[in-house]
Amino acid sequence: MPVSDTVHIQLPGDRRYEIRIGAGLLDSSDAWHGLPRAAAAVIVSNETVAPLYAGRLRERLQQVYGRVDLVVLPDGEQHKGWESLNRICDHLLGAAMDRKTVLFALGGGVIGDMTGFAAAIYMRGVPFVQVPTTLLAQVDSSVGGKTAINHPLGKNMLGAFYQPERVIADLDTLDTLPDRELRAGLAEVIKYGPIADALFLDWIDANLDALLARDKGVLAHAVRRSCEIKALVVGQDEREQGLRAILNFGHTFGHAIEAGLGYGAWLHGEAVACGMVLAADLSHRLGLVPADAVLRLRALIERAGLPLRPPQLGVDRYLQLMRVDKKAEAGAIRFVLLEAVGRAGLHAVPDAVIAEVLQAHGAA
Ligand SMILES: NC(=O)c1ccc[n+]([C@@H]2O[C@H](COP(=O)([O-])OP(=O)(O)OC[C@H]3O[C@@H](n4cnc5c(N)ncnc54)[C@H](O)[C@@H]3O)[C@@H](O)[C@H]2O)c1
Ligand SMILES: O=C(O)C(=O)C[C@@H](O)[C@H](O)[C@H](O)COP(=O)(O)O
Ligand SMILES: [Zn+2]
Repeated sequence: MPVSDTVHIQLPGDRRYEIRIGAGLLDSSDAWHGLPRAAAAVIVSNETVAPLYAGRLRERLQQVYGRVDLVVLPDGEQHKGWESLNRICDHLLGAAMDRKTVLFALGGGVIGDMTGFAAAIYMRGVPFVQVPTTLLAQVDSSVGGKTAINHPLGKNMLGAFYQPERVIADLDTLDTLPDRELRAGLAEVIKYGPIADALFLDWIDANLDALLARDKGVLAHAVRRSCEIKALVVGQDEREQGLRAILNFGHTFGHAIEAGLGYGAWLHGEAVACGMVLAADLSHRLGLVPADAVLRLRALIERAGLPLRPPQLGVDRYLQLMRVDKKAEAGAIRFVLLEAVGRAGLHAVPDAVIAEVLQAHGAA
């Protein structure tokens, strides 16, 4: 019997769902009990993940649903757009799926975000379940209900807040994850330390080698603690009216890097890692944290094998890209900055200071 942990996320209006975390969950009937009843389920996955895991998921779902379809999308951040979203909707309509049909997102954050968005808009909303198979998706994207596709002018610009029925994170799926993707997932794990939990940052520091070596017990703790922090934040501010923005630490620069280079050139986690170094430095330059807080974060990100040096897009291009960030207000770019190790907040930053940081890090 696989061992599993459950993190609960509690939302306004007495809405709640479970995040099940454990090794072997794809083969455990327990994790799949009590899902919404329907005539049909549709698994949405991609050409890399489907051959690895869709067969087992389909077998499991066939015990519950009379019909289980599979939609296989092309792999990659560059496919997180209208075309893939249409492919999902075309399948649902072509197969005359009714409004009780349950969608299952089997894959990383790209599949999760697009499947969630399709679930939000198909017949004005059908239930969906997140089955995250990357570290990044298990610690972050499968939880909290941000769903979206990209636009060439900006990351995740078209989407909806729409919560899943459940998250089922089978740690065994991480066995097949390429090292580069594991490291990218670690970026979002590291993020939770500086923004919300200094002790977790110490723990990550102490356990980084074990995380990189894929020690299952250590990975299980990283996923559980990350989900606990995210669930606490989202539970207090589901639609990012305030507090939730802290989860965007490193993302203002990060999203500019992703869009500026063309989606897929850098992985999301890589861009966020580099963005966190820049945002930490901004925090220091504005007098919010001492220099050693920046150096410590930088050293951890370097040890995790993540990039420190931003691409040379030039200051003007960075500013242009960041002005469409969802946190910007009345043309002012706002950053999540560290206020202490373990605490963050939103701050408007003058263009001149942003330019200074970009220049100092070789991005100009
Ligand atoms: N909604 C949110 O709150 C949220 C949070 C963080 C990130 N995101 C989004 O998530 C996306 C990044 O997610 P990601 O890092 O998971 O990238 P991804 O979905 O592109 O997956 C990374 C790669 O790993 C492959 N893969 C997935 N599972 C695998 C497995 N078990 N074995 C082998 N290969 C596997 C995928 O096919 C892909 O090539 C970005 O689009 C980002 O914007 C969303
Ligand atoms: O859940 C959130 O809130 C986050 O900000 C988590 C981020 O890691 C994630 O990349 C998210 O998709 C970014 O949101 P966006 O609103 O900036 O597109
Ligand atoms: Zn992110």
